[in-house]
Amino acid sequence: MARKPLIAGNWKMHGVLVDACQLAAGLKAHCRGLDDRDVLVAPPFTVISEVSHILRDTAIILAGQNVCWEGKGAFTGEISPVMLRDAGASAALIGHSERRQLFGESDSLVNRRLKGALQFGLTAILCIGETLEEREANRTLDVLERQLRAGLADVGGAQMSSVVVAYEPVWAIGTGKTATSAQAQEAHAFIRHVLADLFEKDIADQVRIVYGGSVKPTNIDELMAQPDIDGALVGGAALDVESFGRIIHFASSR
Ligand SMILES: O=C(CO)COP(=O)(O)O
Repeated sequence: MARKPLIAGNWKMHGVLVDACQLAAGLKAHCRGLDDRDVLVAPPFTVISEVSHILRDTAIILAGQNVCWEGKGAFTGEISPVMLRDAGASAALIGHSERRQLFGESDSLVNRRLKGALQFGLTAILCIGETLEEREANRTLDVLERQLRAGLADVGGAQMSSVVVAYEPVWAIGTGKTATSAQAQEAHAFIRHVLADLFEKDIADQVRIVYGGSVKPTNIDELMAQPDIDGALVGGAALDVESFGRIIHFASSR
């Protein structure tokens, strides 16, 4: 079965209510009638509920930018999977490099969050990626394998239909430097190879692996033409409705 492309926008810490509503309304117009691909947005927690009202009659998927592993409790500053669902989200980003680098989130914390998300019925988008230093030291594949194995520890094959992997090389995030489509394809093929080792080949072949890091209207077509690139996780360009709209409408030659 062919994997359905997924174009996701991570709004990061951008947008108060009025901006978010404007962006969501604009997006709605761009997504009408698109059923051969999934579109997802991850707004800041504070606006998810309002955005979900605006998008209620669309197929656009809503995600949190992070999620706790418990349904409720004494976890000051965290948002639970139950709360995300209550606000209208059905997915969560987990292990984004900004969480790992700026907030010290470890592989084991990422794994805990991922298992919690799955347990409460969310789709988990597991983000992995190497730093520039790691790439220059030829450690890219080792880092990806470690992050994948640790992030997916104790996850069963049957749960993988609710997991998306996002490959985001840290050096390409917000820098304007995109990995070449060949570099991205190499990483994605390797990720699929590790998934086949962790689970079964059939399962690995079903998992969507999306690329993130300076995705723009000008490079989306080439990225999407690669056999193991199943979509994009877009930061900066997802904040502009025209550019995200053009990315969503990538011309698929796969
Ligand atoms: O981190 C990203 C998406 O999660 C990528 O961000 P940019 O598209 O701004 O490089």
